Amino acid sequence: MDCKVQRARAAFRSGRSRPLQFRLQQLEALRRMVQERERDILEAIGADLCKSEFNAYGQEVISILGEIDHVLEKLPKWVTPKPAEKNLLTMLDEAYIHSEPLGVVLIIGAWNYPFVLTIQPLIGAIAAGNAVIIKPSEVSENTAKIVSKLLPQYLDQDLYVVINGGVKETTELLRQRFDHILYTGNTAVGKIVMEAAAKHLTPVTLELGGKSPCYVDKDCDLDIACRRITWGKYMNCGQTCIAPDYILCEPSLQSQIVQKIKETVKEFYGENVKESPDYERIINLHHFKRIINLLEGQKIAYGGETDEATCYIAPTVLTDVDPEAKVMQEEIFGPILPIVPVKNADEAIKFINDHEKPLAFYIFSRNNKLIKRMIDETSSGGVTGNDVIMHFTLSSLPFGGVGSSGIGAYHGKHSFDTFSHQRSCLLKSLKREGWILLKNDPVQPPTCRF
Ligand SMILES: NC(=O)C1=CN([C@@H]2O[C@H](COP(=O)(O)OP(=O)(O)OC[C@H]3O[C@@H](n4cnc5c(N)ncnc54)[C@H](O)[C@@H]3O)[C@@H](O)[C@H]2O)C=CC1
Ligand SMILES: CCCCCC(=O)O
Repeated sequence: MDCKVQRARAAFRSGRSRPLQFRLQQLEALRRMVQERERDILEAIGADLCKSEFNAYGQEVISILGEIDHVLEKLPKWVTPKPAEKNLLTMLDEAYIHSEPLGVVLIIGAWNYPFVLTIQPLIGAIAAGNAVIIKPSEVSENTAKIVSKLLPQYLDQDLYVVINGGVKETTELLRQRFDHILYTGNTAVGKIVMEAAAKHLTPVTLELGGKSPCYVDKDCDLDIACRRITWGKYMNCGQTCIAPDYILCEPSLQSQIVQKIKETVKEFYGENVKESPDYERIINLHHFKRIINLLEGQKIAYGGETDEATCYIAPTVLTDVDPEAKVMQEEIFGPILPIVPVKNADEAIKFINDHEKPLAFYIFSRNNKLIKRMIDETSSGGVTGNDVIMHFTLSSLPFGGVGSSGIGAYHGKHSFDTFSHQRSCLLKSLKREGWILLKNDPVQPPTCRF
């Protein structure tokens, strides 16, 4: 492991990852890999998450191709030094900000969207001119294997290195010195990563989790709200870090929400959800048991069917959930949707602010002023109004958490900035030296040069 990291560092020191043309060529090679080996990639994702090729393509591959195209188009502009504003003393000088690569960066991926959560950070790290060590999640073992097999066939083998392994290998890897670490996973491990990084003063981007609230206002289009909530909640069997974790709404709305979600589930997945090729499964028995344990003592208004043999949990809605219930104490990361009744938006705001800052926050309302007020009076990594998840898809929006849901952000130019050092450069003119000397006349006390 150590030699792989050292080899990447030597390759970085050679300087070959820095030229713009090299970065573009590597990104084009990555695009070619995704296109030429699409079937292998879709099969691997499908095997890990019982996911149809259609869903694997729509949820992961298309994001990667879009991100690569965006970066290929914008990178020449991003790498161009940015002239900086000057003052009287530097009017004759050249002042600019130069985005330079950090060095050798580490990307640790998660299992729920195993391809996009590993490759999207890699795109940014390559674009910024770094060498990259990639550590996919061992939980999504098929995707880890295919990434490990394909990357060296298309990309520079010394600069971009896949190291597979679980907790032991990742712990060993974290003893190495990196110039930046981007970790995607749970908050508890995020703290482990940050502690290890601190030993080398390595900056981190932590893409963590949390309980993302979804406020459904009494003045909203309830059909649209329930349709979109159903899509975002039960996609990937609820294993989405920015899925709406729970609903806050007035008590009188609960039964309508349950009914409309029930109807939408049937529309999306058919009468027998378990037979639907579009409905995934829980990643493994550990998470399956963890999630069904959250059902204990709950009022199941819809769903609740499970099958341990296939790690199947039906789309489920709970009503009149007590904020102190177990299901409200941890990120669900599964297809269970608790509804916690609140009197109004103010009580919802208080509830949200009494808890850890979430990764995402959703508000459904026809009243845009209310939406903006709820945004102003709360905090979260990101927000989508009158939909869920969609802020993830816009490269111009930095994607990340705040507080216990994460540190830093990436996507698009935000990835390039995350993996770059913004270097201040001032090139002094050799003209008008006399004037400067006058400024430093020994008779006169030196004046401040700022
Ligand atoms: N903010 C974001 O973009 C995303 C956040 N997540 C969050 O990730 C969580 C689910 O992922 P996990 O189950 O954590 O994924 P996981 O179990 O795959 O762990 C993530 C990575 O951390 C490594 N790891 C696990 N335990 C470790 C330890 N003790 N020491 C060092 N490395 C360790 C694993 O090898 C893996 O590469 C949820 O909380 C979810 O919200 C998931 C996807 C995206
Ligand atoms: C739709 C793709 C979302 C990926 C990040 C997450 O797990 O929320």
